[in-house]
Amino acid sequence: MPEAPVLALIAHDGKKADLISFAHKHADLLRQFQLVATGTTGQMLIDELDLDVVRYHSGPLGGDVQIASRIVEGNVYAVVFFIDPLGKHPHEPDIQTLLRACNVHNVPIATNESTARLIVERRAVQDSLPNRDSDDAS
Ligand SMILES: O=C(CO)COP(=O)(O)O
Repeated sequence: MPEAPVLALIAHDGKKADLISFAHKHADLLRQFQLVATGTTGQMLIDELDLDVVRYHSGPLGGDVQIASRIVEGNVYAVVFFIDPLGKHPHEPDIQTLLRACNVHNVPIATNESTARLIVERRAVQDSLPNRDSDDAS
């Protein structure tokens, strides 16, 4: 069986409640991914939803850069990053690094709930489609 795709989940403090609410709504879909997250976000997803999450450092301590590095390595399916547009962030350069890594490597990044929903639902649709390889072989 192929490995589940990697989905990164990140939220600033002012948006964590929104991310947890999103995760509650789509928990079954999220369980179909290998989830990675920045430290505090990941801990909340574990505590509140019992999701299996690989946690990196907290954002201000380099977690965004660690996830950017995974993107550069080429094994991230998509990123859900609920950015707080009203907050000031001491690690703004790290945030820009993560956004830039997604844009350089053409990795989907959702910064709001509507787009995040499209990303996780698209994966479910893909999974329900017939396998094209096996069609070709018949
Ligand atoms: O700061 C963040 C993203 O820039 C998120 O980090 P935490 O999940 O550790 O709060």
